[in-house]
Amino acid sequence: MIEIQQLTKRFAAHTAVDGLSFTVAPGEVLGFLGPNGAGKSTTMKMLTGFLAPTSGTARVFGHDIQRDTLAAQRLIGYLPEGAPCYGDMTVAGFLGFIAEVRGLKGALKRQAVQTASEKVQLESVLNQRIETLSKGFKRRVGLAQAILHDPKVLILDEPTDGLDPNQKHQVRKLIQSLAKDKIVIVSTHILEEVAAVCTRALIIAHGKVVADGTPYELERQSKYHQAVSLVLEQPVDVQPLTALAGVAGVEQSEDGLQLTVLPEGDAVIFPAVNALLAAQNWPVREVNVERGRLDEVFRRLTVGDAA
Ligand SMILES: Nc1ncnc2c1ncn2[C@@H]1O[C@H](COP(=O)(O)OP(=O)(O)OP(=O)(O)O)[C@@H](O)[C@H]1O
Repeated sequence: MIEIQQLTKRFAAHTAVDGLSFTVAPGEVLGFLGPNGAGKSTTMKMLTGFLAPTSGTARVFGHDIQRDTLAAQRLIGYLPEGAPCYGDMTVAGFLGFIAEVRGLKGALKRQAVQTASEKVQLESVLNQRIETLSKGFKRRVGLAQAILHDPKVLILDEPTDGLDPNQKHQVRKLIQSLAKDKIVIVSTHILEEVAAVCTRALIIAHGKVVADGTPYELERQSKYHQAVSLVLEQPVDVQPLTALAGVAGVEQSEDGLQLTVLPEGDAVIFPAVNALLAAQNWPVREVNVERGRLDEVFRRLTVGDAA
């Protein structure tokens, strides 16, 4: 269990993290979200013992990160932002070095390097210098060093930053496969990542929690939850749609070919919209019911503007 209570960090007059409190249990993959400067990295640095809080506490399985730093850090694997590695070392050399820092020697060290390399599929590049690797492989080296000692807690600061879509997909699958029985905290700007890998999302703005729930619960807060989107062959008069019971409004693309019919509150409007489409015999190419848009919820909660 991770327990964060009233965690606060001030830099001179600026409060970067402002009385943050939350707990995370084993098995949870927590997406830690917020706009630039919201305080994500500062929180992660305090949680991993690299930065002292101004006030408040963070405990990792009962160990206070300030008073019992080494015991807490032993339980944590940390992938910092940018994942700095030693470029002129080989992958095997670097992982062996980190294993030693983690107190592993001899057969235990060899076993740890082998297991971590297999988990993140680094076997083919073990003897290559890190600076010669692609970004995706470098990120995997960062992940391998984070999991070397099989930690109960994984803290990953923007793990897919700068990766291409295939590499992002691979790293996300990897996080999911590593997540069993662990606590994983992933900071990210990428909202689709939250839906793809996280069991829970915590959004912060100005150092404070503004939302905490499953991705589905956040999507439900979107004005697009249960909205019906339509793609048409040619524009239509949307008045009959806006007149339907439970419809809050209709958004239209500039060319009039894409419509989004918004529900009032929790109203389920799909059956009525569908019946109207059939009755009007409109040239419809696609009809979809939306789950809700995390990006809209994120914007509304972090800047108060759902435009
Ligand atoms: N060492 C420092 N000295 C002064 N201010 C700092 C320091 N580190 C961070 N800050 C400030 O604290 C605030 C929070 O920064 P932090 O890096 O935690 O945000 P973040 O949510 O991780 O942002 P990003 O998404 O851009 O990485 C910012 O306003 C930042 O400028």
